Amino acid sequence: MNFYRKLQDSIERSNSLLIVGLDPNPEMMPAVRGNSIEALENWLQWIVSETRELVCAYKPTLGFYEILGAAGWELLTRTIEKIPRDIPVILDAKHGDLNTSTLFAKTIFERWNVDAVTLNPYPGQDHVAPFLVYSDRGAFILCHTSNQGAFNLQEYPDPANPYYLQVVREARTWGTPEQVFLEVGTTKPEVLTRIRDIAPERLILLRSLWEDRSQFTRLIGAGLTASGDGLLIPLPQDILKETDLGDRARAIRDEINVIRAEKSRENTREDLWTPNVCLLQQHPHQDLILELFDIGCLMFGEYVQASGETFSYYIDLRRIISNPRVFGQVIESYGEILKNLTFDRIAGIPYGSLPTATGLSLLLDRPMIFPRKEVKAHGTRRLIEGNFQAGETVVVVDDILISGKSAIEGAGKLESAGLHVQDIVVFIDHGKGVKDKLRERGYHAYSVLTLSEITETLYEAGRITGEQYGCFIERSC
Ligand SMILES: O=c1ccn([C@@H]2O[C@H](COP(=O)(O)O)[C@@H](O)[C@H]2O)c(=O)[nH]1
Repeated sequence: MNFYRKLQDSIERSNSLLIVGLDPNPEMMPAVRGNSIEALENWLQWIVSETRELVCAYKPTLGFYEILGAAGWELLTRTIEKIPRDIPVILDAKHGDLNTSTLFAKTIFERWNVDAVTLNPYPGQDHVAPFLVYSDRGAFILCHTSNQGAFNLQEYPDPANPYYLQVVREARTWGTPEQVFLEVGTTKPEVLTRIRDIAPERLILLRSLWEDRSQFTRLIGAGLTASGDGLLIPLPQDILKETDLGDRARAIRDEINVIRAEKSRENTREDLWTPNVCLLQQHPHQDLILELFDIGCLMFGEYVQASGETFSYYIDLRRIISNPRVFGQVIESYGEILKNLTFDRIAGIPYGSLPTATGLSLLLDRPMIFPRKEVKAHGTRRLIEGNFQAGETVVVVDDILISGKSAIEGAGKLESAGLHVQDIVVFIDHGKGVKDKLRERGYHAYSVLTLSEITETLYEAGRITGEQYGCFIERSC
């Protein structure tokens, strides 16, 4: 079972989003226990026995064990061994570096068998990748800290467009929502709101929240997903030395659960008035839609289109070529449509659809051509690249139909060379009657997906908020 599933099961069993730091930090331990390694170990085991029914994960911080030397490493092994196997362990280890990350991943995942790790984003995806090779484990990427000293870096170049949000955007492209998560230290609900807006699907490990107790309810509310999940919340450090730790943990868990219930009630109310959403049906291409979103092909926000119009989304299917698995699925989905059409050649519209047409040509074993975007003033000066005979039928392949202009122009070039175009196949149809417009010009248009199918699926899966979904419906009607 992978980390994410194990964590979900643990959350369900304990009805809790709480996690506990298991750190042999003598400063946090009750003075009466002394400060020997043995005392620290007994204390950590006592914490586990007091909280095992009330928390969904444990989080030892590697640094606290390292500073104890060899005895600390042994203590870490024994502490992890004492944690019930069905409760995931997240190792807080944000001090890795690029040249050691492969061996470090091997040590923590194979030797200590922890379920997830926290990582610094600065060395980039190369540093994170060796951890993601372990597909059943998870990685939390540090995006924001509450540290005053980090302000100048995190808010760079200006608070309206801070660097920490770029870290969130970047981290979302490193792995799926079941493997790459975010770590956010803050007492400010507005910071968490901005992160949640960009990453509605990601699990967030919240830190530093206890530094300002007055913001607790707003902070948790800002970090939870629409369904009242998606957050891991540490128990405050100072209660770990209290003799009534279990009772205090239970009270905090219950307080959080009240906020969760309210959040999911709000969301249910939202569902009632949201048009066109049927939560009972799963789209046949659901997984593909979610993967495309996760690799950054489907973006929501204000985007100016080639026509000068501003849309609430932008679709960049050019990114799929960098992900062979998703690219293969996209080609297959076009292939299902092309299989039923009659044509002699496949023509891709440059540049975005040239890789797709190439993939289809290889998949279906049919010849490919393409109309040039611009005709060269030297060499062959061809308008159409590839071999063909006038009179042949060509199926046009494009990525997305917005106004239909690109597809019509491409088809026109092919026709000017004596070819026949009957069918145009795209991956996404924006809607708004563009297929009818093409029909009036004598073309039959097919699409793998419509934009409304995409937005409905993303909304149902919690990838976009009700607000983003509503905004799309408003603009597209
Ligand atoms: O979100 C978008 C919007 C447009 N494109 C590119 O534009 C054409 C489709 O627009 P038409 O108005 O139908 O010509 C398409 O070929 C894309 O390359 C896009 O990529 N993403």
